[in-house]
Amino acid sequence: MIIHNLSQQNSVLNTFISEMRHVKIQKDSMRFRRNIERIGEVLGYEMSKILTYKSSKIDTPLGSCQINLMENDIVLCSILRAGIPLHNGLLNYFDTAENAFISAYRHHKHHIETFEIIVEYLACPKLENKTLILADPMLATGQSMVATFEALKPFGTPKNIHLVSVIGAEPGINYVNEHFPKNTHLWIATIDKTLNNESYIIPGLGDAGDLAFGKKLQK
Ligand SMILES: O=P(O)(O)OC[C@H]1O[C@H](OP(=O)(O)OP(=O)(O)O)[C@H](O)[C@@H]1O
Ligand SMILES: O=c1cc[nH]c(=O)[nH]1
Ligand SMILES: [Mg+2]
Repeated sequence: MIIHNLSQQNSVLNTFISEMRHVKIQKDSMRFRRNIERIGEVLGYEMSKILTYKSSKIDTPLGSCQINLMENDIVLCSILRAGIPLHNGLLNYFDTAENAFISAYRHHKHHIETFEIIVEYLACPKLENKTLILADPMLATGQSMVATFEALKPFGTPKNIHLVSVIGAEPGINYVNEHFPKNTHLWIATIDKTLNNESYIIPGLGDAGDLAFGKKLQK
């Protein structure tokens, strides 16, 4: 896996991430969602630099010119719920992308330390030979990303895969690395070292889905 960790360079992303992490500022859910969306825009822009382009002729009112335009083969897939604002940010830049949505949540059977990932809802176009962008702001154990990848397999084999995330934990990134093809790219705003015993990223930011959309009752 090729990891693009944007925190290795100072940029405006630091401001967006610091607001998402900040115990008081993060309580403003509109700002929290908008920061995820803004990070989606920045990561999308960075990713766009390595996508495939072809030359097109554009006619202006006064003449014509050649310009390289992105190939129109992107499927943007996001993991509900917290993926929604990241999806919006990416879609702001990839105007003509096809879209897929999948639900994945942690189901705790007996105690808080153990869970399985439940995938229930999936809407997806054909993926064969396309560029798949898989978006989820939190990459903790990596199990949601891997369960999603498994669920998408019947829709075809993408020619390229780009994972997009805001905060990842090292153990989860290693897990994803073991389960996705070698040429997969990971575009990530920042990476934290570890997880706690409930598999939350430390220091992380808490529960991204709850911060964006409100607390949910555990099933
Ligand atoms: O890497 P993992 O250990 O799988 O954890 C990451 C998952 O946890 C969060 O979703 P959550 O299950 O909280 O659902 P939500 O978006 O509905 O809050 C997040 O958006 C990821 O999907
Ligand atoms: O730290 C974490 C881990 C999983 N999901 C979250 O929202 N936060
Ligand atoms: Mg959540």
